[in-house]
Amino acid sequence: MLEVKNITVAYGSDTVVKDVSFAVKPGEVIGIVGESGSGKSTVLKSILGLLDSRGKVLGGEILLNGENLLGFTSGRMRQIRGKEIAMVFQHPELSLDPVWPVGRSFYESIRVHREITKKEAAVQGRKLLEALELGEPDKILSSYPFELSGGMCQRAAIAIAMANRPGILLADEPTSALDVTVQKQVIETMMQMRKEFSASILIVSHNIGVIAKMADFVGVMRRGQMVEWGTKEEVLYSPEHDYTKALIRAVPKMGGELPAAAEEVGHG
Ligand SMILES: Nc1ncnc2c1ncn2[C@@H]1O[C@H](COP(=O)(O)OP(=O)(O)OP(=O)(O)O)[C@@H](O)[C@H]1O
Repeated sequence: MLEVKNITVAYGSDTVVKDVSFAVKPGEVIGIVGESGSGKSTVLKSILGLLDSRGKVLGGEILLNGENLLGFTSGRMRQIRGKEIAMVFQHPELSLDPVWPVGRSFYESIRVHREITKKEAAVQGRKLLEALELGEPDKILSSYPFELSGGMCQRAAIAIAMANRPGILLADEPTSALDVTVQKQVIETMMQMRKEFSASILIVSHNIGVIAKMADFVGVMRRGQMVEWGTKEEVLYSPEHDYTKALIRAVPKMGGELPAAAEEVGHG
């Protein structure tokens, strides 16, 4: 279980995350929604210990199964990343090395954490891609990222993120660079991974449609603060905060009519 407790984060003298708390329990999908600049990515980077040199967590705790990650050395955090907590980004290029075939990325991401032969990694990669029904696993494993569509790259990146069976997958705008039909497939891939490995997912997005489709619990961030938190039904169908109401109204495809529209993946 991951517990973010009262974290405050600043870049230099600019405090961009203020006293934010939430928990990601086993198997749950948590969605954090909020406009650009509200601090969502900063929360994810704080969890992974990936803030740049200007960024600093000024207060609070980030507990992974009761241990405070903020006290971990960078070496220990490297062991956590990918193994206990994996991450997918908006652009799959950040997870897939452009000069390697997908299968090599798969092998390298496992090899960081345990000994494995290329052959074994290929067998595991094939199994994972088969489970995801991505079609022609061997072809995907032998392809370079530039030979695959953006959606296929992102789905392969999600499979690679899950290669070490992490308990938690963090996803930062994983569908935002993709068109709507492909967004749906990427969401399905994440949900399949969750089922296959009983993983928890923490997804941040400005796209409320994506959050509506995936999350069990939803947090709404505005200017560094978590202004609303509750079950998906509570937050999206009967929002209390004016900012949440405005966010929902701003989704063109939903037209403010969430109950039917939550089935759709809208443009954020
Ligand atoms: N490396 C950085 N150095 C200085 N300020 C930063 C840095 N990264 C983010 N910020 C600032 O911190 C605030 C929160 O940014 P953050 O990226 O966490 O928001 P976000 O909600 O994820 O938005 P987006 O989806 O646009 O990334 C913004 O005001 C942003 O300008």
